[in-house]
Amino acid sequence: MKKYILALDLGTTSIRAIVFDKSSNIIAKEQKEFTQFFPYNGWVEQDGKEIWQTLQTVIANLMVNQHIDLADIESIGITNQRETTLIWDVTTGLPIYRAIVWQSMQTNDICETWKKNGYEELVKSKTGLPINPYFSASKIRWILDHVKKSSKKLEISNLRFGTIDSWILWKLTGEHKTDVSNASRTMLYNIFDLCWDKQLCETFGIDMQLLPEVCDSSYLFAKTNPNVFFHYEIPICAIAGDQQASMFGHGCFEPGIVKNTYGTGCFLLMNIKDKPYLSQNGLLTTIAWSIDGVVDYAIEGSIFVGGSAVQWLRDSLQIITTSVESESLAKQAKEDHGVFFVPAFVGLGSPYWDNEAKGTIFGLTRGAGKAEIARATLDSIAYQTRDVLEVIAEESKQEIHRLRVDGGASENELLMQFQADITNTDIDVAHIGETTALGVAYLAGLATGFWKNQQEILQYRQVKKSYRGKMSEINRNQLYRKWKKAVAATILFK
Ligand SMILES: Nc1ncnc2c1ncn2[C@@H]1O[C@H](COP(=O)(O)OP(=O)(O)O)[C@@H](O)[C@H]1O
Ligand SMILES: O=P(O)(O)OC[C@H](O)CO
Repeated sequence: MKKYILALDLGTTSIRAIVFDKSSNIIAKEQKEFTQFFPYNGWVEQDGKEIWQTLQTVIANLMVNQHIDLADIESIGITNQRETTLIWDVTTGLPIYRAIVWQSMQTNDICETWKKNGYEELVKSKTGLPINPYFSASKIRWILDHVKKSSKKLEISNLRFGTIDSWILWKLTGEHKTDVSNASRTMLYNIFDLCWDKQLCETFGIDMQLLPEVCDSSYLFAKTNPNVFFHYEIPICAIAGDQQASMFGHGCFEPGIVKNTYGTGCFLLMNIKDKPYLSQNGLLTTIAWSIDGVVDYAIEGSIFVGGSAVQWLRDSLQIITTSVESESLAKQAKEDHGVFFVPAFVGLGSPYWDNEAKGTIFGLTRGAGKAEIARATLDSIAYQTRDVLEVIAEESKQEIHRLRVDGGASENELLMQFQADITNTDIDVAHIGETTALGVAYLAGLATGFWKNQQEILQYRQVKKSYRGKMSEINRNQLYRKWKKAVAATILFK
């Protein structure tokens, strides 16, 4: 048996290649950011070609800088930012438009029309999702309409739709496939019947020829083409959306376990095994993964702006030079600063689903400065998490005492302590911060017998640090009431 599994983590802001050994240690890691385009208010796009080139650079760096011999790689797992939509032409090998990113609101009008036409119940009953620009369906419609209008020739049989996993799989192997976890985020996949939904595709005018074949998450998708993968033919044995992969990496195998990933956005998922239900309070029903045809479902709260609010402090306000500095700056804020920031840069996701909301700051006094803004930004990540956690607890009728966490911003100790304080929940930060990559590595390794079963995987789980709430109940409730008022006012301000 070969020594390692390679995880390719195609995230929103960067591409990572991470090599794991059998004890789930990180042996090597390379990472590279790529360009985000913000052509108009609320639009977010990426260049599919650049994503492919960035991946190739990252793999080359893994070999050159980290001295990884690809001959030691047993199999590859691909995990990705979900929903982000690309359409390419197989005759040119090129995308016909930029990738429309999950955060982008440019398809809001299409979604409003679909809502006005009364499709909401239909969509939710089949996909577990509300109609929203977040998901892929309206992005596909937009690209097809837009490219047609700019009078380029569209030969539908030459076009392929994919989320970023499918695009990269196609570039690496020539196969057009995805997995169930990614398919479940398109708003076209029937999560109960486990197939592309003909009625929805017809309703939205999306030709089913465009869609990839949907497979188990842990499965031999194809082997890399040696001509494009540094002369190596390596099996790709897993694909999973990044949030579901992180859930797997945290070992959330039993019903009721909840994880939160603090990346660009924040995503809380709770395993609900084989009992999918439709949320009445703004959560999503989604597929966690499928292994040997057995599907685990999850209930999810998607927060659109998490760590990206910290990037805004860095790039737009320029009050910090690195995201890490947000912590030391926020520590300088007065304890009773009274500033609240609702970072609705691209509307609000769970549980509010308001696409028109805009970011708003409340409670400024002459004494408020950059430290208070930084503190309110970190606090907003924790408040949004509580919003979702409350709904998960209410709908699942169970108290949540513990949250498993990972992602860039989970390194921020001030934020993690405030998270524990404001939710009165224990916060366990994963020992392996790259939980998403680890999760898809596990899924790939399970397909080949590198790891025997989920039981074996659980023995590698370790917590790096735990935080316990210290805030008084009165204080906690007072702060949270103010946050709710701030959100209500943000929603009113249109
Ligand atoms: N110490 C920190 N404090 C607060 N935010 C942080 C910190 N480190 C990273 N971040 C934020 O976390 C995000 C990056 O996390 P990551 O898990 O790599 O995200 P993604 O997978 O979405 O690209 C960025 O938005 C960054 O601003
Ligand atoms: O790239 P991330 O980690 O911010 O994840 C993005 C999500 O998959 C969007 O649904």
